[in-house]
Amino acid sequence: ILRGSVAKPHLKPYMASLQMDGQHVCGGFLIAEQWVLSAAHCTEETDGKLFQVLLGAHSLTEPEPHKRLYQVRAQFPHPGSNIHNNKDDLLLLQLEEKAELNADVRVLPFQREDRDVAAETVCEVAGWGTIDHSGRRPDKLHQVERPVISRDVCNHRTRHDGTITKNMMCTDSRRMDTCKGDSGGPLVCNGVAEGVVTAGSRVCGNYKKPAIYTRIAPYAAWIDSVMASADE
Ligand SMILES: NCc1cccc(Nc2n[nH]c3ncnc(Nc4cccc(O)c4)c23)c1
Repeated sequence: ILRGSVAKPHLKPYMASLQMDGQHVCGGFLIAEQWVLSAAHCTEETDGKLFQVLLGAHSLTEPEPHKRLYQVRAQFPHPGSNIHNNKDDLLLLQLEEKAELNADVRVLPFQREDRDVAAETVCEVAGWGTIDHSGRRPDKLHQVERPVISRDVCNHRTRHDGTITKNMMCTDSRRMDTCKGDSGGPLVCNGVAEGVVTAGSRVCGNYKKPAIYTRIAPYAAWIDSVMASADE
């Protein structure tokens, strides 16, 4: 998160850190006791290995009362996701066991009504992604509030030039923005997860390249079907 602030510890108890060999790779969030939602692009460069999921954390390194690293039983990238574009950039992770819910580990509801969030709505996004242009990575969770911008503005030829589909949404990226390592985290508007951070053009903090999110509502049926069909 560029030019945000350190989150208040454990006030975003749905936040997950997707880790590989002890390193934070991407964000994610708890959508059910045994399920985390993130971004399919996060599996690039992991050559088929499974993530580990850190829940209940504020600091990535310090011991905290309810911090716990969960093994992942299976990962389900959306079948439409691919490395060439941002389409269907969602990843479901089934934890090896149900997460122990407590004050620091909570499920976040996601939007099921397929209707655009109004432009100018101020939403918040959090992550352990880079906090400056030299790629410095934080130990503690950062957050930032950003206004939603309309799809028409986001699709302007000087912005994302028509690549933003009805399954995506954008927030203003002037100075404060998401960045490397924030992918997979939730865009939370009025207490509900409306979108999942996708890297898009990978640019951070440039107002010409608004931040892009995969809208969750259009995928509610896919999410429900994967959770229902995955084996115990
Ligand atoms: N703001 C959109 C957004 C959301 C999520 C991730 C991203 N960026 C990135 N995702 N993956 C990346 N691999 C390498 N570099 C990257 N961006 C980068 C890194 C340092 C300085 C800078 O100006 C930009 C990214 C960008």
